[in-house]
Amino acid sequence: MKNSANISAYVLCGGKSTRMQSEKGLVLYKGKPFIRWIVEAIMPITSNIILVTSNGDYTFMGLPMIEDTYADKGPVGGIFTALNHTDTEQNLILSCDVPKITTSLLAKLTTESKQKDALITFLSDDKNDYPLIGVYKKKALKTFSDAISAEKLKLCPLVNSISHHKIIINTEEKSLVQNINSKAELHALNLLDL
Ligand SMILES: Nc1nc2c(ncn2[C@@H]2O[C@H](COP(=O)(O)OP(=O)(O)OP(=O)(O)O)[C@@H](O)[C@H]2O)c(=O)[nH]1
Repeated sequence: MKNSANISAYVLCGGKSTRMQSEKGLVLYKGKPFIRWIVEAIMPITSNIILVTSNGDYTFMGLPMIEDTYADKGPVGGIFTALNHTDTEQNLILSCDVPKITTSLLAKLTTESKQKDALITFLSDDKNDYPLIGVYKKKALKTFSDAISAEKLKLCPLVNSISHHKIIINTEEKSLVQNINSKAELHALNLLDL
C-alpha cells in the first residue's frame, strides 16, 4: 500500500565519490545502476522520491532533483537540504551506495519511526550505526542547521546526540545494508552475487 501523502524519500547522491573514483549512485550492480535498485526498493513505500544532487547524469531516472543549499557539507548538508525542502513530517533518507536495500527493511524502518517520538530512527548493528538508512522528522531541521553553522559535519555523533531510536538488524539483514564505497568492494559484490 502506498502512503506517499505521509512520507517523502530523499536519496543523497552528492559528495566526491573519492574512493569509488566514479559517481557512486551510477555504478552497476548486476547490470543495473545503484540508484535504480534503491529507488525500486523505495517505490512500494512512497512514490514521493527526490534525489539530492546537482549532477545532471541522474536525470535519466525521471525523478525530481534538488541541489544542496550549502555546498561541500557532506551528508549532514544533504540531510539539511532534504529536511528544508520537505513538507512531510516523516522523511526516509538514504545514501546512494546501498544497492541491496530491500522494501521490507525500509517498511520496518518507516513503520517503527511512526510509532516513536524520536527525531531520527535508523538501523544499527552491534558494531555500526547506519544513519543513512533512516527516517528523519522535519523537526530535526534545526539540529542540522546548527551543526552546519558550527561546522560539526560528522553524522554519527550528531544523530547520537539528539533524540533517536535505533532498530537493531539481525545477521541476515547485515548484508542488505552494506555500503559499497570502492571499486574493490563493487568487484567483490558483483562476484559474490552473480
Ligand atoms: N547531497 C549530498 N550528498 C552527499 C554529500 N556528501 C556525501 N553525500 C552522500 O552521502 C552518502 C555517503 O557519502 P560518503 O561515502 O560519506 O562520501 P562520498 O563523498 O560519497 O565518498 P568518499 O569521497 O569516498 O568519502 C552518499 O550517498 C553520498 O552521495 C554532499 O555534500 N551532498
